[in-house]
This record gives sequence, structure tokens and C-alpha cells, in this order.
Amino acid sequence: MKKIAIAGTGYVGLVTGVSLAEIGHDVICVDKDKRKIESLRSGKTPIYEPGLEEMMRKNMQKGKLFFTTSSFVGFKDADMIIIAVGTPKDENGTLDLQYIEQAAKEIGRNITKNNAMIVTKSTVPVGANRKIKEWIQTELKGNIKFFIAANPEFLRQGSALYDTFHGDRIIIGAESEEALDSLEALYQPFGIPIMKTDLKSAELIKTASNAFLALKISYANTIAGICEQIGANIEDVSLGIGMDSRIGTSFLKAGIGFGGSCLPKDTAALAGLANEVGEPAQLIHDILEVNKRQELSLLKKAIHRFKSLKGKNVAMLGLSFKPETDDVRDAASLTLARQLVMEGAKVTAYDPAAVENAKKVLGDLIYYADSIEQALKNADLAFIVTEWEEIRNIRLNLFYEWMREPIIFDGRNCFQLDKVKKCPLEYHSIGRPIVIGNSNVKRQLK
Ligand SMILES: NC(=O)c1ccc[n+]([C@@H]2O[C@H](COP(=O)([O-])OP(=O)(O)OC[C@H]3O[C@@H](n4cnc5c(N)ncnc54)[C@H](O)[C@@H]3O)[C@@H](O)[C@H]2O)c1
Ligand SMILES: O=c1ccn([C@@H]2O[C@H](COP(=O)(O)OP(=O)(O)O[C@H]3O[C@H](CO)[C@@H](O)[C@H](O)[C@H]3O)[C@@H](O)[C@H]2O)c(=O)[nH]1
Repeated sequence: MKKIAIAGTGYVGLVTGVSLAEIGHDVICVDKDKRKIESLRSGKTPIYEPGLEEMMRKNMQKGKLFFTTSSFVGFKDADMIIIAVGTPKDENGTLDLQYIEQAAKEIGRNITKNNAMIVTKSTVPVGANRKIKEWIQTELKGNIKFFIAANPEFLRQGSALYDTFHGDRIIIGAESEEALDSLEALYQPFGIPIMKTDLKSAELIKTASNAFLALKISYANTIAGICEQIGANIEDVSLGIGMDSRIGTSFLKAGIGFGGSCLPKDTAALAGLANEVGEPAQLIHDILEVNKRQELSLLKKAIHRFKSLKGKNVAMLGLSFKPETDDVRDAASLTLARQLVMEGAKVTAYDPAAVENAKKVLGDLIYYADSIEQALKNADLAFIVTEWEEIRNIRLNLFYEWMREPIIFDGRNCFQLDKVKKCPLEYHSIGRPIVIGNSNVKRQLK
């Protein structure tokens, strides 16, 4: 069993640390954020991820998993150090390597073991691992030999643990056979296909994969726009397209656009790389353009429907960028909320997990509700932004009972049109015909 240190204890670092402890390694997670480390030490995960807290506590109790703010304590005698710090977008849209540089230099200053493996899991631009090697080298205190490897992460938030144990592939890029073999041995117990390649190819696989997923979504959203014009149904069209196994049904779900900390950022980074190397890629820019338009597509429909949203009470159901996470980074809800307020609407939002994070970004620009009912009470219209199960399972009649006007703009196509038709609702969704529900039922309900 190896002594493994993880630099950065966010979504990726924590899930990786917990999973490696679970298969028997001795893991220490290092993070600069004192509050995060305190919370982790007390057995509380600072992020919401199904199953994570339980598995974390189990491995802490077994003495397999530790947390520290000290790079010295974390890195000094590690056999392997996994870099999982953030790589946010900088002002030019490229990936900011400042945290990677800090972490690499701290690793260089503190490692003592010969032949230590330094593995980058953070999403980095092509060529970053070579820079990491140099940053480590400049700080080394003696003649210590180390290896570097690129090992991009493909987990999805909301199913991060599941993905770690059941992912489609593990990509390892390195300069030496020794490094490739050592990482392959580490990952073999997961039983997931492992692909070995060179450093640059591994780095590119990550951003190119995310941009392809984003491409599929923007494609579905483009086709959804056509469906709206001709009266077709995107749900059927996407299914029909995806049943061709060369295309596949996943990531063809039309909606209010893709968000999160990865798809938008990595697609922009790939477009930037293409420009930088003299291979301008309009296709990749267009993925982002379509998404920007898509985020405001429901708002456009609402403005068209009401002429003005000034003074309207708007309920917003869902704030996180997708269900089963409290993350609001690059979430469509943020763009939509800001725009609605600019239009003069009063927005009351509900989310089962993401209110605290949304408050950090939106502050008191909008109101926050503790329940779906509270958000919908007396609303003139409602937007559905995140398809949490609790939201998908709302009894449709409750929109009618609670809202002043049961007019819904559903950005996630949560409800089947034939069910909506039986209820007293006005229902606008994405890539599907508008439904004006049964007004006889409306009277019965009253
Ligand atoms: N979130 C995802 O689903 C996901 C999936 C695959 C890849 N990635 C990539 O993985 C990387 C990490 O993403 P995340 O979402 O886990 O980030 P995050 O922001 O949740 O966590 C990053 C952590 O690194 C810490 N940190 C920063 N500098 C440090 C340093 N010098 N030493 C120790 N800790 C330091 C921060 O305090 C923070 O806790 C990014 O490159 C991201 O693009 C993310
Ligand atoms: O058919 C679809 C699928 C997704 N989405 C949206 O796309 C965004 C991203 O979803 P998803 O990819 O499931 O979430 P992430 O957790 O951001 O995961 C992506 O980004 C991670 C970080 O790089 C990668 O590791 C994962 O493989 C990659 O799926 C969300 O807003 C979804 O609502 C759609 O609109 N339609």
C-alpha cells in the first residue's frame, strides 16, 4: 500500500482521497483552506456529494485518511502526490495555473522520497505538466528523483463516487514506462479500462472530451430551436437521433444550457488553445455561443408571453447547475436570476442544496425560499432551472393551487406533455409545443 498525498481537497481531491483510502492506501489530503480542513477533520464534507461523507468517516475511523493544512506534513514522505487544486478561467478564458504553480513549488520544497510520483488530476492546458516538472525542480532541496504524470479526471458532480468506481476509462500520460506502470498498478483495483499515452495527449483528451460533451448539448439545443419553429418534439427527436449507436442517446438532452465548473471553462480553454496554435476552431466557439443564447431562451419566451416582467413575482425552482450537487458555478440560474431582476421581476428561488452557495454569488438580489411551496406561493410565473427529483415529482395540480397564475417555463423538460394537458396549466418547455392545459379541470380543482 502506498502513502498518497492529495494537494487540494475540493470535489476532485476529496473524492480521489476518499476512494484511494477505501481501496487500502494511506491518504493525507492537504488544503490551504483552514476552515475546509477543520470541517473535514470533524467528519463533515464541505461539499454535497452522495455517499461521500459516510465513506470518508469510515476511512478516517480506520486510520486510513487524514487532513492537514501543512504541505510539509502532507508531502514529506509521500510515495505519490496527486495535484487536484482548482484551475479556474482567467480573464482571457484560458486556464489559470496559479494554484498549480503554488502546489508544484510546495511539493518541490517538501518531498523527500526518491522516485516519488507527482500526478496531475486537475484539468490543465497542454504543456502544463512540463511546467509543473520545472516548478518542482526549481524548489528541490537535494538530488531527489521524481516522475510526473497526467491523469485527467472524468468524474461528474452528483455521482462522483460512483464514477470513480465505475468510470468508462482511466487516462494516464507520462514520459516514462516506469511512471505509466506505477500508475497503472495503482488503478488496477478499480477494474476500469486504463489507457496509457504521452503527457500532451493525456492533457488534450480531457478538454477535448468535455468540449465534445458540450458540443452534443449545444447540438441538441440547436435542434430544439428548430423543433419549436416546426412544432416537433425534441425529446423524440433526440431519442431518434441517439438510437443510432454511432451517436448514442446521452448528452442530447435539450435544456437551459450546460453549466458547472467544467464544460464551459474547458470548452473555452480548448478554443483558446486552437487559436494559440494557429488552428482557429469556429466550431468550438459556436458551442459556447449557442449555450449563451440558450441560457436566456426561457426568459425570451416569458418576455414574449407577458410583454413586460416588471413587478411580476417569479418563482425559480433550482439553482445548482445540475441535480444532486450544491454547486452553482456557471449555473444558468445565475444568468437567468440577474436578467429577471434587470427586467424588474421579484425572484424567489428554491433549491434543496444550493441556496447557501447561490447567496454567496447573488446575495440579496433575489429572495430564497425554504420549500417549493414557499417559492410558488402567489407567483405569476415559474421557471424550472434544475431537475431535482423533488421538483420533477411535484404534483402538477400544486402549481395551480399555489401560484397566482399557473404559468410555467420549464428549462429541463421535467413533465410529459400529455400529463400537463390534463392539468390547468400553461406550460412552456424547450423544443416542445406550448401546452395550455384543460380549463375544465381548473374549475373542478377550485
Ligand atoms: N469538479 C469536477 O467535477 C471536476 C471533474 C474533473 C476535473 N475537474 C478539475 O479538477 C480540478 C479541481 O476541481 P475542483 O472542482 O475539485 O476544485 P475546487 O475548487 O472544489 O477545489 C480546489 C481546492 O484546492 C485548494 N487549493 C488551492 N491551492 C492550493 C494549494 N497550493 N495547496 C493545497 N490546496 C490548494 C482550494 O482551497 C480548494 O479547496 C480543476 O482543474 C477542475 O477543472 C473538476
Ligand atoms: O444532455 C445533457 C447533459 C448535461 N446537460 C447539462 O450539462 C451540464 C454538465 O453536466 P455534467 O456533465 O453531467 O456535469 P459535470 O459534473 O460538470 O461533469 C462534466 O465535467 C466534469 C469536469 O471536467 C467531467 O469530469 C465530467 O466527465 C463531465 O461530464 C449541466 O448543467 C447539465 O444540466 C444538459 O443540458 N444536457
